[in-house]
Amino acid sequence: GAKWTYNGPDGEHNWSNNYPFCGGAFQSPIDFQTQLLRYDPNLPPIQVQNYNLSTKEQLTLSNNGHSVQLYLPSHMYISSLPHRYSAAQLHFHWGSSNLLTGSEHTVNGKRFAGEMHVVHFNSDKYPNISMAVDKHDGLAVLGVFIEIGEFNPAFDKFFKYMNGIKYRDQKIQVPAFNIHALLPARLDEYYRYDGSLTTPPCYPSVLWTVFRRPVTISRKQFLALATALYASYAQESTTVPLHGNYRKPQIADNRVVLVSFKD
Ligand SMILES: NS(=O)(=O)c1c(F)c(F)c(S(=O)(=O)CCO)c(N[C@H]2CCc3ccccc32)c1F
Ligand SMILES: [Zn+2]
Repeated sequence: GAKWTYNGPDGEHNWSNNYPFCGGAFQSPIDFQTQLLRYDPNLPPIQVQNYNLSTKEQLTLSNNGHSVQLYLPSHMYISSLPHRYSAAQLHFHWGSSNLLTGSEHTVNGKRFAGEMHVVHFNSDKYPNISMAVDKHDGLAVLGVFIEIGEFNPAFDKFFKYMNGIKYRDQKIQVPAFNIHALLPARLDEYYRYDGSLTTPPCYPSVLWTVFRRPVTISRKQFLALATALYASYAQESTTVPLHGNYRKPQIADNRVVLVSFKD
């Protein structure tokens, strides 16, 4: 599809020129404002299966020019939703080395240092993510806020390989590890709403689950993420740093955001 960026002439305000859904309804991310929230006692804790991958497995880590993404095996899935949602990939959104705020969702205007998304597709109804990505019940994404704090050994399982994917379209194989260790401590407290992909083509196909509790990584780990990658190809003479890859909050309209916690 047409190229898009987070800044400049191909930035988010012009995405809808080539990707009409980006100017449509049910767009993500949104700001979780207290007055939008409605407590729903029927929201069950998120349960995932087969996230503890064996180190014998290898995963493909890639720089797709928009984010760093880790492809995930489809035997990993979410079991607590009405359909089985099988894992496809995880990726990140972050700020820059001097702007330590790059999450996509915000809470009462507070932006976190970064945000991880674990993208799943409805494998009860669709054979793969490409068939699911534009269907209203196609995707379920788990969102995890990232804060700067304690060193996080789980993230280092692949942060240490980032120098192998500095440039766009570079891929490397990394040993698999326990993906569950990337999730926050409490999977029972989360925001839930119907939204969209936060990148073109912006299909309104995502059931969003954003956990209330952030995970922490150290400042050094954050800087590795925020400064290691380029959006440009290796052979290009001008390098374009890959940072600030977060879409601004969209109009929530009168969308209700359900929360699984009372406070
Ligand atoms: N924030 S988000 O969760 O909405 C989201 C992204 F932010 C993002 F960057 C990507 S991407 O594939 O890395 C690049 C553009 O699709 C995807 N990729 C998804 C969407 C389309 C697709 C098709 C195959 C595999 C993954 C994806 C995504 F779902
Ligand atoms: Zn994302």
